[in-house]
Amino acid sequence: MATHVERLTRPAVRVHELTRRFGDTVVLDNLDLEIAPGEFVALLGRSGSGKSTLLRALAGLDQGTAATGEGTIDVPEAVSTVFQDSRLLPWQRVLRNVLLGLSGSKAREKGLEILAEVGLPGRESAWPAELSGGEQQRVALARSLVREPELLLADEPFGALDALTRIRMHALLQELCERHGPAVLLVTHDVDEAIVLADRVVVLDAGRIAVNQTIDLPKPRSHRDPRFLEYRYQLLGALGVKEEVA
Ligand SMILES: Nc1ncnc2c1ncn2[C@@H]1O[C@H](COP(=O)(O)OP(=O)(O)OP(=O)(O)O)[C@@H](O)[C@H]1O
Repeated sequence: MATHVERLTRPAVRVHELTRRFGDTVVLDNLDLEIAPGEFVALLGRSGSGKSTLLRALAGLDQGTAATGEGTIDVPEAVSTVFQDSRLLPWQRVLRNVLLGLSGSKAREKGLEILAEVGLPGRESAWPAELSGGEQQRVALARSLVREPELLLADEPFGALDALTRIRMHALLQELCERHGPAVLLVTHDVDEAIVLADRVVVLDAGRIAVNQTIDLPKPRSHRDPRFLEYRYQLLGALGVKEEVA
């Protein structure tokens, strides 16, 4: 049992020498990664670099898949996940989806509170099909946060949204994270999203950490800040897309 001081000072995530293979293909190669309590880390990498495999390993979702490997993973007990599709149950109303597995009047109160926080006050009785894609992702965020996670694992949660909705969701996620304080690991293909949101950006390349970059800019962040552009240039370069930043 961890003491109070240990809980305050130990990392929220500690991955040590993690290797994952699918057959002969090494997808995560002896990976070490720590995330501090409350820290927001964005995970970038080319397609197939192992981002989702890492996230699934942290979520404990790789048991029963074809993945094999070694290494240790320490994560808190309270872990929530958000994916690209909201994964709402279509036959349950919004509040039921948020509470999923929680019951009682306290939980209901908290669910309503979080729905208001994500910008959906009064929508608790709606069906998922009555909501837009962005609204469904707001419900998915509410469902994650109502459990007060110490770690939020997000796999391209805004990947299917239009550009404008995505920008609104960035502001919302930042606000929610500041209020609720979980450590976050966000898998994204969007370099700007990573720089807008993250305290630190990690770039995976062939299952190894190629870049581990603290983003030293005050929040909220402006795309027009010259230092924002420097980070973008550096990260796009690490992803092998230099021609796009001429
Ligand atoms: N269940 C599986 N069986 C076999 N190979 C797999 C499986 N899951 C992933 N892989 C392989 O592992 C590698 C890494 O996949 P992963 O999904 O982690 O990459 P990613 O960086 O998240 O990619 P993307 O950005 O395209 O989502 C890929 O080559 C993929 O084909």
